[in-house]
Amino acid sequence: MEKRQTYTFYTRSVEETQALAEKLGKRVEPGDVFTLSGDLGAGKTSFTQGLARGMGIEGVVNSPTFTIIKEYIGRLPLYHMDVYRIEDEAEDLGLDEYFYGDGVTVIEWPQMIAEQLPEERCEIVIKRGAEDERTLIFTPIGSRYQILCEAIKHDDSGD
Ligand SMILES: Nc1ncnc2c1ncn2[C@@H]1O[C@H](COP(=O)(O)OP(=O)(O)OP(=O)(O)O)[C@@H](O)[C@H]1O
Repeated sequence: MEKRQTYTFYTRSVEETQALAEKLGKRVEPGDVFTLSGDLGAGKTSFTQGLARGMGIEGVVNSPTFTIIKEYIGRLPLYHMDVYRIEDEAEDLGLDEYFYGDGVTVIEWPQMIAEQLPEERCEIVIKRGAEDERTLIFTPIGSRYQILCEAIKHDDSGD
């Protein structure tokens, strides 16, 4: 199998992680789908908060663990999903309506719905380093996400 290209970013604080995510949030388009993986405390919620800020969403974005899907409205709708406890309900939730709709979807625990994920998406993995260091690895699947990753890589604003 062809090896996928990845984009790696390093951050040294929660603010840097949020600033990176904010750059992404400024560029997202309807139907964009991101998977977000990382251990407890890696920074998945913090990343999503930055993304939301970039989309012009005001107010608190917190973990959707007990609700499965939380919706926010900014420049576009943001659907923040934590599908860890989804089990048999996946079909009832009509996930495709989110994935192929007018909003942007962020999915935590994507491996729980591996079969239902859209073929084209951007996978993001956050790894913890020493103290506040984090490594964020983006894997774009599809040309749309490749362009997006390139744009973020070359965006020096706010650095
Ligand atoms: N570089 C960094 N990027 C992101 N968070 C960082 C960084 N350095 C330290 N932190 C801290 O790590 C914690 C990340 O918490 P957050 O809730 O975002 O993680 P999470 O992956 O959503 O965890 P959980 O799975 O428990 O919900 C926060 O307390 C944040 O301040």
